[in-house]
This record gives sequence, C-alpha cells and structure tokens, in this order.
Amino acid sequence: MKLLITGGAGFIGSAVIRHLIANTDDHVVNVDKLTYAGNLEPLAEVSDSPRYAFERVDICVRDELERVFHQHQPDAVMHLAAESHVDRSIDGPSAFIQTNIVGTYTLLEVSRAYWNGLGIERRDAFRFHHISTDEVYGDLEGSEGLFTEETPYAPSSPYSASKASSDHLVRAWQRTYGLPTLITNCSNNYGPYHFPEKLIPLTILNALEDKPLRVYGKGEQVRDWLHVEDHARALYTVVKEGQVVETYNIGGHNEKRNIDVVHAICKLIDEMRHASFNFLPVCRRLYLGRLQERPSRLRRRKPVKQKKILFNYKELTEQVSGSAGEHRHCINRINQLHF
Ligand SMILES: Cc1cn([C@H]2C[C@H](O)[C@@H](COP(=O)(O)OP(=O)(O)O[C@H]3O[C@H](CO)[C@@H](O)[C@H](O)[C@H]3O)O2)c(=O)[nH]c1=O
Repeated sequence: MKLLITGGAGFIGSAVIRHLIANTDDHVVNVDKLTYAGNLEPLAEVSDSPRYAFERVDICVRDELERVFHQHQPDAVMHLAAESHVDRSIDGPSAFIQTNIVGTYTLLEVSRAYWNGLGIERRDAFRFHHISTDEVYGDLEGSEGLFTEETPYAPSSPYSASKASSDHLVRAWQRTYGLPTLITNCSNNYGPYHFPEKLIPLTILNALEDKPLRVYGKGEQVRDWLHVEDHARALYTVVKEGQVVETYNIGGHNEKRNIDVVHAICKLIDEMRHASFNFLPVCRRLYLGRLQERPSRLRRRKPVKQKKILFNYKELTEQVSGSAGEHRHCINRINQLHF
C-alpha cells in the first residue's frame, strides 16, 4: 500500500511515518510545506528507506498536488497538515483559514479527481483519512461526562473553528461525491519531537533553561494526554481497518490538570539535576496566576472511543504512555535534541 501523508514533517505526521516504515511494508510519500513547525530531523532514521519519499509542497497549491498524486499514485491519503497552535490562531487566524480550510478543500478536490480516475478495484480500496482534533467539541462542564463521536460541534478558537470547518468539508465530500473518507478526532498528544510552543515541551525547556514557567490562570484546566506513538498506531489501524464514513475519537484515557502536569515535569527535572548538580528546585520558578486565561479557554476536554472497538487501545496505552516515566522519556529526547 502507498500512503500519501500530508504534514509528515510535523509532530504527529512524523511519528506516523516512523511507525509505518519501521513496522509495515507500506510505502510513504510525505507531502509537507516545511513551515516553522516542520522538522525533517525526526525522519532521519527513515529518509534512506526506498519506501519513503519527500515532496516539499503546500497543500493549497493545486497544480503541485496534482503532480504529486500523478507521480506517486497513492492508495490512501492521511491528511495531517494543519496549523495547530491555539495561541497563534488567536494572534493571527489567517494561516489557519488558509491551510486548514482552503488547504483541506484543495486536497479534497485533487483527491476526488484522482480517485475518479482510478480503476474499479483501486477506487473501492481508496481511503481519505482526515486527522482532526477533540477541540471541535468545545468544553465539558464539571468532572463527569465524555465526548463521544456524536457530541455536537462547538469550537471556540479560530484554530478549532478552522478544524471543525475542515471536518465538515470532508463529510460533505463523502456525502456529495462518495469519496471514501474517515475522520479521527484526538486529544492532546505528547512525546518525542513535540514543538516547544505547546505546554509540555515549553515547560520542559523553560525549566531546563531556568526561565519562568508559563501557566495560564491557575492551571486548573484539564486535558486528556495521548502519547504520539499510541496515536500513530491508532491512526494506522483506522486507515487500514476503519469503516468508510465513520468518525473515531482517539484519546489517552489520561486526564490531568495542567498544573499537575507542570508539577510532574518540575519534580522529574529536579530529581535529574539533583543527581549531578545542585540547582534550586524548578518549582520555585512557577509563578501561578500571573498569566491570564486564553480568551477561548477550554476547561475540560476528554474524548473517548465510545462505540467502535477497533484496536487494543489499553494494551498500547500501558506499553508506552501515560506514566511519569514517559515525561522522563520526553525530557531525555528533548535533551538529546537541544543540549
Ligand atoms: C502553551 C501554553 C499552554 N497552557 C495551557 C493552555 C491549555 O489549557 C493547556 C494545553 O495547551 P497547548 O499545549 O497549547 O494545547 P491545547 O491548546 O490544549 O491544544 C493541543 O491539543 C489539541 C487536541 O486536544 C490539538 O488539536 C492542538 O493542535 C494542540 O495544540 O495548557 C499554559 O498554561 N501555558 C502555556 O504556555
């Protein structure tokens, strides 16, 4: 099988490609524009593989996309290219509208034309897998309740509104043109090569560089944390075995308040430093309540894979995610990258 993966130089896309090359016989075409968040370093281990190809292409540029489809003849598309950072979308929504909405539209149109031109067998087997976010569901009140695949959309930031729009476009291309699509909505990813604008890597770097730690409000917002390698495996299962038209939520069943995540990181770094140096405890630099909440703040998000038992998720989760040990793993990897 040949998979065309958009956003393959991003945090989640690169984990998917590493997983595919290491654990399957599939071929991969990585289509990535290389924005500020794109990084080919996580792909160094696969770049020499005869099953891997890279195309530096913007998904908004139709001609270039058509050329890539024509040249590589993919059997499926996994669409991960997106502007993803909520704070950036508040400061400047334009790139989010362009990449997440116009880019998805362009990719859908090129995919549709390509799919229409395939022979019957390849046409039936073709998949367009759109990778999206639980941010489209908005907020959960209180500590009970879960998002399900049936939860109504209620996006609150320019970022989540742009992702919700892209989900709607994908569903419309399925309903209107019959394009065989699947959608997944995931919770907060963490793990190796996470870009240091998100809470976990930013906190790790600030702590290691003795900078103040930035926590919005009192840090009581809750997120569900999903290890990126669990997510990569789940995505592969969906593109291979998922039912066309379906939506699958992918979560880590690993809810934590931001402040608890930050404290866990501080504790680990203090322990690591204690072994070799005599630094002041990192926690002393945690100035709570100095930063305001985001205007589009979400108090609690927790997706659940409700009705579709597709893969043995618990087993994967136990293997690689969810524990403080993983934060240590994350720190080690970031250490390797930056120090
Ligand atoms: C960057 C930053 C974040 N925060 C808070 C805001 C949030 O409550 C929480 C996590 O923020 P972020 O790491 O930016 O992630 P969040 O806004 O939840 O969104 C992430 O998770 C989403 C999936 O749920 C993805 O769709 C987004 O692309 C991804 O960025 O930490 C801070 O307190 N301080 C910070 O400096």
